[in-house]
Amino acid sequence: MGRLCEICQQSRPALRRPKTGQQVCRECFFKAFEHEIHETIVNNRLFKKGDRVAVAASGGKDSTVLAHIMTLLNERHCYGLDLFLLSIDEGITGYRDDSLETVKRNEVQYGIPLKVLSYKTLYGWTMDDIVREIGRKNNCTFCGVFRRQALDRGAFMMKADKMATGHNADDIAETVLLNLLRGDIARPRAILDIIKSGEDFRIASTAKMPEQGVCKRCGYISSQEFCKACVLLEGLNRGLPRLGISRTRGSGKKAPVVIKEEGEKAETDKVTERISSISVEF
Ligand SMILES: Nc1ncnc2c1ncn2[C@@H]1O[C@H](COP(=O)(O)OP(=O)(O)OP(=O)(O)O)[C@@H](O)[C@H]1O
Repeated sequence: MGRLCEICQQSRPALRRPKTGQQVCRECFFKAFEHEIHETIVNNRLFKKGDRVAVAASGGKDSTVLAHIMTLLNERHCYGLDLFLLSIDEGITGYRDDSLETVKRNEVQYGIPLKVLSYKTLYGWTMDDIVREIGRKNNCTFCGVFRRQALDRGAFMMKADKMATGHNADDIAETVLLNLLRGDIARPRAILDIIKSGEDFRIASTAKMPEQGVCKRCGYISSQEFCKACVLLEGLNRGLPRLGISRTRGSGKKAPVVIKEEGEKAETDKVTERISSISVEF
């Protein structure tokens, strides 16, 4: 007789959980996973009854699991959440168009409405257009910055109170390591804490947090006068796509960007109060 699941002691283990090191069977893994997420939601009071929650759905594995678990727990524990799927179409031929098909299937499978918002509609550029303009090297900066803001915008348009994303511990570690490699070593203690455990993430009371305000141009969340998305867009529209990403040689600092305040501010001044983002840990 081989090894048995360390929880039920009956079935054969199907996996070793990285989080606990336990070898567990499929059924016990599902139970533990669902239970832990429910506990996290309840103990941290992540939602209130009646909250409208945007489930950020890329069509990838993490957000598909997220859509599944949110609908399952909402029904099972009567959270009373008004869930919908929010998907951003970056306009990447052969990639996002395929995954959008998955999201459309999720809409039917989980019975919650889907809102798709494209970069083309929001910014006038698809990622394919941007790559043609800037090449392959720095296009991830545009994609990441625009996506983050597009999710905020979509959630606001759909009157969401909260947003759930499928970021996992690997994503957090990746962000931290990339920041380290880029020379952001100002917060080594906080970084070690995050790597040690995404779940125990705390911000030291002595840490100076950036002040959150709104972009003078588009009115969306920004800790700077103009948000990164507006700076990047300004560069694209002026035919200077490296504007927001170029660095002053040797200093490690971004080159200063001059951007004029113009146009109407979106009716989104309150967006910072309305939208808070949560991520569910797998
Ligand atoms: N185009 C998108 N539309 C909506 N939400 C997105 C989109 N891209 C990313 N997200 C959200 O951000 C999370 C993290 O995205 P990331 O690109 O790191 O992918 P990932 O970790 O591989 O997740 P997934 O497997 O869900 O794609 C996703 O789980 C999803 O909730």
